[in-house]
Amino acid sequence: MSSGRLQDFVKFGRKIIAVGRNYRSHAAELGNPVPKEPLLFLKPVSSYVEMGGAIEVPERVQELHYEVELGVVVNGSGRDIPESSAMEYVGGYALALDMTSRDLQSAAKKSGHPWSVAKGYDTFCPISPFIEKEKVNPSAARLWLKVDGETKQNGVTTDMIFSVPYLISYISSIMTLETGDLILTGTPEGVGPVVPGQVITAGIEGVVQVEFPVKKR
Ligand SMILES: CCCCCC(=O)O
Ligand SMILES: CC(=O)C(=O)O
Ligand SMILES: [Mg+2]
Repeated sequence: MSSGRLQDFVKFGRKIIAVGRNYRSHAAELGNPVPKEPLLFLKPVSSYVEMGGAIEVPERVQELHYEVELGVVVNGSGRDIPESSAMEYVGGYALALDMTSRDLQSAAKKSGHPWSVAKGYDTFCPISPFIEKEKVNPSAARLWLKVDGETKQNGVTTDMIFSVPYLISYISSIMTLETGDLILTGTPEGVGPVVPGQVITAGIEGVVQVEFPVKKR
C-alpha cells in the first residue's frame, strides 16, 4: 500500500476501533477497576473532522467531553495477528480526540446500552494529519490537551494498561484489521467538558499539534 493512500486514511478507512479505560491514571480517576481485557467500541468514520473544521455540539448534548488519544493507523489486512508481529501492521499514527457526550454516555451505561450515540456524532473524532511511523514510539509518547490555553490532560503512553501490539492482536482476533483502520488507544486522566466558543489544542509532544474550535451545531 503506498504511503499516499495511508496518508488519506481519513477518507478511505473503514472503521475506528476505540479502546476504553486503557490508562491506569484514568481508571483511578473514575474509580473503575483495571479491566482484565480491552473494552472496545466503534466510532463511525463519518465522525472524523480534520484541521480547519470545527467540533460541533448538537442541541441534544448537554456535556461534551474531550479525550486526547494516540491513534494507530493500520497498514495491511490481518486477523488473529500474533502480538510478536503486530507492529508490522502499524502504518503510522495520528493524534485523535474521542469526543464524548458524557451525559448520553452515563445514561447509556445506566440502561446497559452501547455508547454509539454518545461517541458517534459528526465531528466527534477530530484528527491530526497522518504521522509517519518512525516519528512515534507508542510505548513512550506524551499526549497533552488544552482548552483555551489551559492544560487539562497531560499523559504518557507508558501508563497504558494494554500495549499497542497487544491491542492489535486482541482486536484482530475479533474483527479483521484492514488498511486505513484507526485504533484509538484510550485517554489518560483529566477528561472534562468543553463548550461552544472555546478552542481545544492538543498534541503529541515533539511530534504534532492540532487546534479545533468548538461550535454549536
Ligand atoms: C474517559 C471517561 C470514560 C467514562 C466512562 C467509563 O469509562 O466508564
Ligand atoms: C472510555 C474511553 O473512551 C476512554 O477511556 O478513552
Ligand atoms: Mg476514549
